[in-house]
Amino acid sequence: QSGEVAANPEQYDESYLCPVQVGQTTLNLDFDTGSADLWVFSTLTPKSESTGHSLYNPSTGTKKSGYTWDISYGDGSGASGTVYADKVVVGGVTATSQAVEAATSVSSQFEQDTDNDGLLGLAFSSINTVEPQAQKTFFDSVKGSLAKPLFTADLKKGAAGTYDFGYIDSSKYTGSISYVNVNTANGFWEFTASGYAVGSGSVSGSVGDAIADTGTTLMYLPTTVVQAYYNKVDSADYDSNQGGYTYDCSENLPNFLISLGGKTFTVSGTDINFAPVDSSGETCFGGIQENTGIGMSILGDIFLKSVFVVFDQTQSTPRLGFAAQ
Ligand SMILES: O=C(Nc1ccc(Cl)cn1)C(=O)N1CCCC1
Repeated sequence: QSGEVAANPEQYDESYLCPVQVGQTTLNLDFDTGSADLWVFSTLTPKSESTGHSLYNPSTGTKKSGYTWDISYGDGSGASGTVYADKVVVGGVTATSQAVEAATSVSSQFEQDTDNDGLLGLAFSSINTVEPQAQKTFFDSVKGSLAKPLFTADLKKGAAGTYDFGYIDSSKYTGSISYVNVNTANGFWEFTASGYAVGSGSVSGSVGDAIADTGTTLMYLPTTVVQAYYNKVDSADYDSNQGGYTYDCSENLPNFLISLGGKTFTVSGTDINFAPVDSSGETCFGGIQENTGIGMSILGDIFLKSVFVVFDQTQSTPRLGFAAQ
């Protein structure tokens, strides 16, 4: 089988939500290549936390007795609950008995984002949080039945993009796809990014160890790289109150160039201009921030909306393919 599903942006492209049939209900889920749990708001979620969300009703599923899950994300958000087996359909691709993690508790960030009805993890199943036994991701559940064991992400700035499962649609990119091998030891789509440049010109230095993470909004890079970037933005400053680099919204940001698999990709300055820090619209928060304390760089949506990405398990070593959109 193969299929395509829309990835609809929230305000400021904070995250992208995709319609997924879970049991007999369609929910809008955040596809996250940085985690491996498929969890949903449910009729088991306290009403005080689930108002405004679409809810999965576990009555259509088979309860996995004694199984629980509990996940925390890099931004401090999280959720926990119990586990069911049920039908999940993404763009026509069907997992007949997918582990569906029903939330019995969610953090305030999820409670408040009423567009988001849960997450569909697309990292490696080794980091699934279900106890006493880790469960398969949706991709792992259907991988063997896909025309090709791969999926692609084509996210866009302020417009609906797509995730495709089982095939590469050559109309969605230009030029050739350049591939890098993935190290799955940490359960992420993790690879080594090469040189970079600010504005234009030839790349140099090394961004280093990085993950491709559709669930993270921004780009988190080494301090040296981030300082080199904002040195080119006159009004930029590290604002500890905001927790990152801010600048005058009126300023034009430079492009950021990064070399992956021998090919240089350009993230336009307009894409790096993330969002105003408040309603006055005077000061803006940058889409490139420091990876301090994370242990690796994260190429999140700010980067991913500039490229077409293949998450490829056609070979013994998984690989990532990047092409210009
Ligand atoms: O929080 C996340 N990533 C993240 C955020 C900040 C930093 Cl420093 C690092 N990573 C993330 O992947 N999600 C998924 C769903 C809600 C949030």
